[in-house]
Amino acid sequence: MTTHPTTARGGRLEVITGPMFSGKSEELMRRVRRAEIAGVKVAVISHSLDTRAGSSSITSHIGVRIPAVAVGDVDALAEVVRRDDFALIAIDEAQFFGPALVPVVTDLVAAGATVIVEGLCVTFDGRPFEPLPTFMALAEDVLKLTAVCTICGRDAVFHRRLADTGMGATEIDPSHVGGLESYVARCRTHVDS
Ligand SMILES: Nc1ncnc2c1ncn2[C@@H]1O[C@H](COP(=O)(O)OP(=O)(O)O)[C@@H](O)[C@H]1O
Ligand SMILES: Cc1cn([C@H]2C[C@H](O)[C@@H](COP(=O)(O)O)O2)c(=O)[nH]c1=O
Ligand SMILES: [Zn+2]
Repeated sequence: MTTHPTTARGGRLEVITGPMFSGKSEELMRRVRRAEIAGVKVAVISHSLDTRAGSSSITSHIGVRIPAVAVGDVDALAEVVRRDDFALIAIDEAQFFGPALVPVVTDLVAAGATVIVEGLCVTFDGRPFEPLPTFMALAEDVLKLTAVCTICGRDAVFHRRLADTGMGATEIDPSHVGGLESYVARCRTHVDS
């Protein structure tokens, strides 16, 4: 029997995903805190495109924050995690790294690390947002969260951008970075409202 390379040495891939405001960052922070209490060596990585929290932390929409190392691309991410023997690598806003993040993460998992990938699985025009759908297929554990539709209160699996940036939703651009001032959570019925 052939052993698959990504599971051969006991690593683990966990995904936390959903739309904006669904509690992805809160859940990532909860898992990081628990690991740190357990004495696990943790690397928390954010993307430097998201400057909302400043460059050295990740922040939830209600302002809870934990320290993080901000990097601009997957090469810089790989460089940071090579610096030490991290048992847990937590990656915030994974959608900003694009599909190039997939081989980097699968290599880390193959080498024995637990990697938590947290990010959006859907764009503001309602399409799959890579690389999260790929990670969802490859993971040992997937937590798909929902937000609350601010029109009707039902589960929101989508979000709507309030102003048009003139760019496609899958484009990674600073003009798309934002929070409650730029996006609203929407259920299936109200996704266009
Ligand atoms: N429409 C909404 N639905 C759910 N939570 C919301 C909404 N708007 C604001 N929040 C707040 O956002 C918090 C989640 O923030 P956060 O973990 O940063 O979400 P995410 O990382 O998924 O965008 C919730 O606990 C809640 O206090
Ligand atoms: C829908 C959508 C969002 N973004 C940006 C907006 C925010 O800066 C982040 C998501 O942050 P959160 O912690 O998940 O709330 O991503 C984007 O670039 N493109 C989109 O389609
Ligand atoms: Zn609704």
